[in-house]
Amino acid sequence: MSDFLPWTEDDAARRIRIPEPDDDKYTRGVLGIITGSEQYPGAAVLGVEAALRTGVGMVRYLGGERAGDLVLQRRPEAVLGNGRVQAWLIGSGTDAAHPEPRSAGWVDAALAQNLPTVLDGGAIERVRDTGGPTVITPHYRELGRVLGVDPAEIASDAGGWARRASDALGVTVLLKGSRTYVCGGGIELSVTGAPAWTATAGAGDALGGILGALVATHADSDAAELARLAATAALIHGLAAERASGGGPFTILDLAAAVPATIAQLLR
Ligand SMILES: NC(=O)C1=CN([C@@H]2O[C@H](COP(=O)(O)OP(=O)(O)OC[C@H]3O[C@@H](n4cnc5c(N)ncnc54)[C@H](O)[C@@H]3O)[C@@H](O)[C@H]2O)[C@@H](O)CC1
Ligand SMILES: Nc1ncnc2c1ncn2[C@@H]1O[C@H](COP(=O)(O)OP(=O)(O)O)[C@@H](O)[C@H]1O
Repeated sequence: MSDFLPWTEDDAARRIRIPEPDDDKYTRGVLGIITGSEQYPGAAVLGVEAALRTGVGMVRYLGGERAGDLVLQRRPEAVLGNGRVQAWLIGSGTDAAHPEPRSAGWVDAALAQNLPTVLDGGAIERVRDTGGPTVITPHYRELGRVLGVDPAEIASDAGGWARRASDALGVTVLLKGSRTYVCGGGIELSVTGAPAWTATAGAGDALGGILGALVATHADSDAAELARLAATAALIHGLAAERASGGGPFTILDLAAAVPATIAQLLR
């Protein structure tokens, strides 16, 4: 897939919104997060952690009681409950086959707002219900499920399937893997370089948080800009993974902890 342009650190640095002296938490952007479930509460913690460490005015978290408690225990900066937001991150740590009733209601209400939205995990299957600028962040099996295509076929031509998915679904697609492909609004980008140690549970949940924060701080984005932000998120994620790794294994909280210094380095 030679058409996919490699996204560079300079490209990514231009997509970081640097706070200005007259900013406050609301003008910087508020990210609404509806993630986690009884089965996967940790995904909520990882997404919130990564979003806050990427830089955003505020995170409003909506989810089950247990996930909410864990989120607050880890990150008291998060605000629990509904309110005005500039963008949504929905679905990491949820299972489309077993939606939790309370969260499902919030997801319906969020999608009806037509705000810029990141759909991950179980919410990727809601892609046909979105009206606002949307980016989905599937891995091969998730994209296979939403398109009705064998994941092995997706793996054999990941760039081609990212393009087909974006055309067919009318959204920006970030297709995860050791090479990540991003397609949307006529933009086609690829990101590589993350260590293979990144292939560990929760890595995608952190990517969702990073991307959610970037989208909330660029809330007027169209499909093409969402593609640039998605590639920026993948690049920051990979660089933070490398920093956390130092050549060896790492945990996803280590990756999240490395995000601020990664962004500072990009801005230098
Ligand atoms: N700490 C957490 O809370 C985590 C939550 N996660 C969430 O988990 C949900 C499912 O994500 P997946 O990426 O697993 O979905 P997949 O679509 O990859 O997997 C679906 C099912 O396939 C089975 N499976 C696939 N390969 C397997 C193997 N080698 N051995 C055993 N079973 C295998 C698993 O039982 C899994 O339930 C998502 O909502 C995701 O966000 C994951 O991100 C992992 C971490
Ligand atoms: N072999 C690999 N090398 C580099 N990065 C990888 C590799 N495998 C997966 N990744 C990255 O790790 C993350 C995995 O996300 P995902 O599959 O959603 O995992 P999870 O659902 O467990 O969080 C993605 O950002 C993906 O690009």
